Amino acid sequence: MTIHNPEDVSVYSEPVKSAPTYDVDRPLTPPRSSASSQPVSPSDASHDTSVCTPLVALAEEILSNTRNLSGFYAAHSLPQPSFDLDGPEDYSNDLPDEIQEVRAKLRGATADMQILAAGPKENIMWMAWGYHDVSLLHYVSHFKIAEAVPLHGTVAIEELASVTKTSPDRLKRMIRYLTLRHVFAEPSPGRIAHTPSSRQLVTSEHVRSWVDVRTEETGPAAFGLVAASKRWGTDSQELDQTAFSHVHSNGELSRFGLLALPENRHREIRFANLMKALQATEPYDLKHTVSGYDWEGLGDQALVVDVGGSSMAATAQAIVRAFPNLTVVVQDLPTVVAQGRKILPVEFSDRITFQEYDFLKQTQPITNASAYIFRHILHDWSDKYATLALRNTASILQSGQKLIIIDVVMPAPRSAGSTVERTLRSSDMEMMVQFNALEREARDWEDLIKKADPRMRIQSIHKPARSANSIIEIVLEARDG
Ligand SMILES: C[S@@+](CC[C@H](N)C(=O)[O-])C[C@H]1O[C@@H](n2cnc3c(N)ncnc32)[C@H](O)[C@@H]1O
Repeated sequence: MTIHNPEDVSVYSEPVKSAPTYDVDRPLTPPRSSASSQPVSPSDASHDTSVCTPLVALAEEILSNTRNLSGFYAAHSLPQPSFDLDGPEDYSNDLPDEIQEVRAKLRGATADMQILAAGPKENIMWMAWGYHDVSLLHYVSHFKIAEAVPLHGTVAIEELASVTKTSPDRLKRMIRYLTLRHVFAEPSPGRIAHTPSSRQLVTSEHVRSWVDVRTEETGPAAFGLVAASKRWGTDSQELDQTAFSHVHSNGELSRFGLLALPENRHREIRFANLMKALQATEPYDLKHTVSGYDWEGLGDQALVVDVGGSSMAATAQAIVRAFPNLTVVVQDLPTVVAQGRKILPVEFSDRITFQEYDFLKQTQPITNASAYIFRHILHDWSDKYATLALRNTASILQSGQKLIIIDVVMPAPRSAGSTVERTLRSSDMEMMVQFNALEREARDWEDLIKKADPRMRIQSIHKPARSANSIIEIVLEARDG
């Protein structure tokens, strides 16, 4: 297996930073008590402000990145990040790679600083107390509190409670909690205003869907991990034995089974919105799929099959737009295919077609394609089913044809920067909670591919810069007989 460019299996471009570490053998008590048991006062005569400690080193890193970021915003006449109630709602659009890197380093360092400043004991105690953030967003969303606050200006808490049919006393207490997270503000006693964060709940359908899915569905499901493990064991591979399934259907339905119920159409729509919100972010942009592989190298007039390409056929459209000599067949389940045929823009009708195909139950029906794509498919499936899906296409693969997986390749721990790693590990946890599945490391992908068909091998793994996904090219070397 070749890995193009040594950084390929790390994630997009936040460079590695050594994290502040705790010495595992050091006692947890603070060092101040050696001479006296009296607390150290900030005005203590022996207080030395020039010492260089891990805390100071981290603060200096924060300051240097902050100056860098602010300098960039100033030089380009962009608004400076602030808690201004009418400030912009996003500071991250269209920044050059190196400035995105600075932002990522700043976020990682400030998160580490929070932990270091809190100290080990308070860190874990506060971590366990973090659930009010999520549960209060759920309350706000359910009772449509954000919609009842004027986009600009203020509303009296009593009026807000009356419009939303909630208790004014409780609402005030909840909002005062949330203001500490800069979600809503109380610019004068008893009057509530939006912040740029809370305003997103009203102005961005994608962010709203993200919050609704997380607070109503996947958040509660995550708390079902213990119950699901007790019920089905800690290593179930089944889709209807997940924490999600346990919490939301008492083990009756899988994540997608639940979404498919006619009464859950609203859930299906907001799940699609959540996916769109994710795909609108740089690391998940389709441009990496287009530029990160030599599609032209497949040959003139080559046929590509996009397995599980969805009704949107977004990958197919992006590829044929860039490489007009390719044609793509998008395969998916029957209802998805029916929808896809309905909404395919006419400009693609001669180069993109749809085909009903169940990758778990059927052998790949198209045998003459140059490449078979599995994009964002296999991380939704445990090894048991991912093997099956791959085998169903591998079994018709001939030497020279390619199987291309586009998915996350998990970086080695602490190799990608903590901001990036946290996103990817959150996604890995999401796969566990919802599907009993996982984001795989390079070694996991190798094992999976060998298990699906021992004649397959990974030819290359390429991670385009700033992409969350890698492109794994798989070939079949020689067929027996
Ligand atoms: C997460 S989406 C990925 C869509 C697309 N490949 C992309 O990159 O955006 C998963 C897709 O797999 C499809 N799918 C799920 N189970 C399937 C099956 N057994 N056979 C074929 N397609 C399936 C879903 O309908 C959905 O379109």
